[in-house]
Amino acid sequence: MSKYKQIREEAYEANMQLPKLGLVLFTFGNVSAADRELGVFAIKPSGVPYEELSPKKMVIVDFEGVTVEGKLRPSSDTLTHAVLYKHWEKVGGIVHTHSTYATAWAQTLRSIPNYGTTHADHTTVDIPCAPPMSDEMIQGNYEYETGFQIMNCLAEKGFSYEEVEMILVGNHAPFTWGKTPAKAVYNSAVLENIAHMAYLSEQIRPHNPKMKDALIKKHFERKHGPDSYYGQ
Ligand SMILES: O=C(CO)[C@@H](O)[C@H](O)COP(=O)(O)O
Repeated sequence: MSKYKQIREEAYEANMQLPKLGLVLFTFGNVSAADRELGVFAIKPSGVPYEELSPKKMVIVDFEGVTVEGKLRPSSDTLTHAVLYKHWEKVGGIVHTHSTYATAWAQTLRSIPNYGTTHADHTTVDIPCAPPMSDEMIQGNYEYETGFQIMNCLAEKGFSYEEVEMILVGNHAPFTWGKTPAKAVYNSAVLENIAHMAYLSEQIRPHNPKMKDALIKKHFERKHGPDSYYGQ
């Protein structure tokens, strides 16, 4: 039995959740599943429609972004996944989608304000938007890869990747992560729902006030336990 069988199956099952949850169209987006002991992850092959995927079509890649096993070309976002796995040791799954509302927010370069308890249930901060691709990144300088855009944005805001498991990438789309691929997929669905609600709130009431921090703190600690609040 291939030593990669488990992560191939995990990655396949998680990828198939994206169209089921309405988070992707056609070949957009991708999910990966990591095996920390082997130092590799399985990721969706590039440009393959979800209905044609199978566990054996998942591509095995190391944390430098080098293909270890697989005939198909790995996702065009493979390097982003590799950078995050290499630097964030507790992440076991990463998801990238082009879900409509989260992507619309990413295209405006705005963070998603915390307007209510639905948002506060999952994260107490405004969901950050990493700056768009820099000139250096467009020229292909590794250290400016999207994964570093994401890491640097969280670090600048003082957010831990274990507490904030979702981000928008400016002029691009959302990325989410978690200890497992299933948690990363859950975070992508939550992010899309929060983005949709925030958009509607701003349509109903332009310049809508954010939820008071004291209320966010009270709500979050009631749900997640005392001293769990990590607001901005
Ligand atoms: O962000 C993009 C394109 O803008 C990619 O994530 C595509 O949405 C999926 O590409 P592959 O994973 O099929 O290479």
